[in-house]
Amino acid sequence: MANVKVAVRVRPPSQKEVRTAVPLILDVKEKSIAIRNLKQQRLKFAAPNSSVAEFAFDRCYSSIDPNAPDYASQETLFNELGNQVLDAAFIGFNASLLAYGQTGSGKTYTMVGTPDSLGLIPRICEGIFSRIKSECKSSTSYKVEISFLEIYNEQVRDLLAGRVQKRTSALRVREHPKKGPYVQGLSRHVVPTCSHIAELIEQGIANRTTAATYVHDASSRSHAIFTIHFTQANLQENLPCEVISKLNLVDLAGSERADPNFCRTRIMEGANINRSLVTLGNVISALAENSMLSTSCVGSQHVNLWRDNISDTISQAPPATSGYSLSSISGRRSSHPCYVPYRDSVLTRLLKDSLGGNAKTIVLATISPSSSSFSETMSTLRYAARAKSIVNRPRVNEDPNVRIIRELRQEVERLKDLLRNSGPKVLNPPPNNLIEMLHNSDTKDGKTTIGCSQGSVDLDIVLEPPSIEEFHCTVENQAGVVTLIPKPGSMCSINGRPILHPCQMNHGDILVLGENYTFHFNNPVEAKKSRNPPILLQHIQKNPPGFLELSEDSRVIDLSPNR
Ligand SMILES: Nc1ncnc2c1ncn2[C@@H]1O[C@H](COP(=O)(O)OP(=O)(O)OP(=O)(O)O)[C@@H](O)[C@H]1O
Repeated sequence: MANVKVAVRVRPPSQKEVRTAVPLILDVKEKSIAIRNLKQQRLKFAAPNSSVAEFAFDRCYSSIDPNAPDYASQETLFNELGNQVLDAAFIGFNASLLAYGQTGSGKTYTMVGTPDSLGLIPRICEGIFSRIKSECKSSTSYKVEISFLEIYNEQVRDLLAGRVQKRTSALRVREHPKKGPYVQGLSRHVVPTCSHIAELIEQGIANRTTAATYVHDASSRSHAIFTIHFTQANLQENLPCEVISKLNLVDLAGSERADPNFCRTRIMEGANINRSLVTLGNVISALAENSMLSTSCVGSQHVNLWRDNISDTISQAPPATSGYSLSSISGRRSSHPCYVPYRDSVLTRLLKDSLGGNAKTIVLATISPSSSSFSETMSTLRYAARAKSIVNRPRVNEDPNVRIIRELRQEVERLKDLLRNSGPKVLNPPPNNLIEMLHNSDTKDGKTTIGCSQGSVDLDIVLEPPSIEEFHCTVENQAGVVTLIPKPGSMCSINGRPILHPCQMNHGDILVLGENYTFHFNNPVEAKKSRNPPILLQHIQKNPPGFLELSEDSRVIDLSPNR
């Protein structure tokens, strides 16, 4: 189990923000961000610090001022976050990195970058190939395949579809019981070198839907998912073994308020973007609530506060398609785990494994440093803070048959070791039921010989010395009548009574041989005849060693060997 990691990146002020001298309101530390509410600060009777909210994260990056000592460059982000994705891939985990934030906050810059300043996607691709080169084991072969899609107006489009397949045709999302969600008919491209990937990334970005909005003149109007399928194949104990990791690198569309001056297409796009982001919020919320339930700390009040804020920020979103609306979820205060509405949007269906499933996931929230984006930044920070409590269940994606064969082989080796150490013919541990013992052994002429392993006598059942004689006793079975014949001088007792001469054994008897072997005698023939329930023994103790004493109400169900 692994918690979703959450990082935040603050972009530099835009030219417009610099021009209009918008105040900066963030104080960024390595693992926390404080945000000032200037309106609150101006209030006459505001309590000190009531205008500052602080959020803790796994890592915070300030890219506000390139000359500042703590400036986080594209390289810094790759070295920390990109390398975590690569580490997971080479171990065999699925991994996801999701960039979330307001329009124009730097998601595409961080994920894709510019030709002069490459972002995480091209750097991770480069990183895979350079690691293959440096870590390359001669016995392992590697395969890298990529696919690139966008979700535009709730429809999936292949950004790398060739001329034959029309790029505009919508594809269906399906779910494989073991491999998880996938897009039917999405093209996959085998890439032998890093330069091949660069061409495909360029092609995909060129095909992505962008448009001017009031905040950002090249705004991404779709969610883009770039997937790397990374296969490592080798031989493990002479068995072919494939470990396949799926890396989802996601550049989400930004949320923004609808501007009535925009054309119908822009408004509809915005509504669809917001709908899928609301669903994403609901999914994150349900998962966070479930993980809090499992740690017995339900913070419903906190959850509801957070939800109210999400719904404030993206209030133009149409109601969710299924029965799960914000209010219906936020109203519940049950102690049962809540339903996670993955199916309410294409985005959340596709990200099912990244959120609460089989993947190591990083959520990267991007924000603006300026006071003009205060409410959107607060909303993003709350969103991100919530995602921190999501618990995923990543596992190494190896072929299950290979794993079973490996485990069985290990088990065989363990049992072989056990046999080697326990010596020849010694029953270890001995059975605790004599009839079972007789049945398991080779009962020649109805006789079973019992003794210790040191002697040369041919025995049917071999027990360990010291208190077992070389030839200890015989158990004779004639038509269901079983008699114990002790060798003179050997330690045998039935129900605590020393046996010196041949003695018939009855169903339920406790037989002790030497000091260490105790058996519960179960004779199925007699058991059938008897209408009485089996004798039960609750307490047994050795007194003196080698003999049994039964307590007054002694009744036995089963008796394990007392060694
Ligand atoms: N860390 C950064 N350093 C320098 N410039 C940045 C940084 N982050 C963002 N920018 C610039 O800010 C502008 C908006 O960034 P970007 O296009 O990445 O936003 P976005 O969040 O993807 O927006 P949308 O959701 O509308 O697509 C771009 O011109 C980009 O170059």
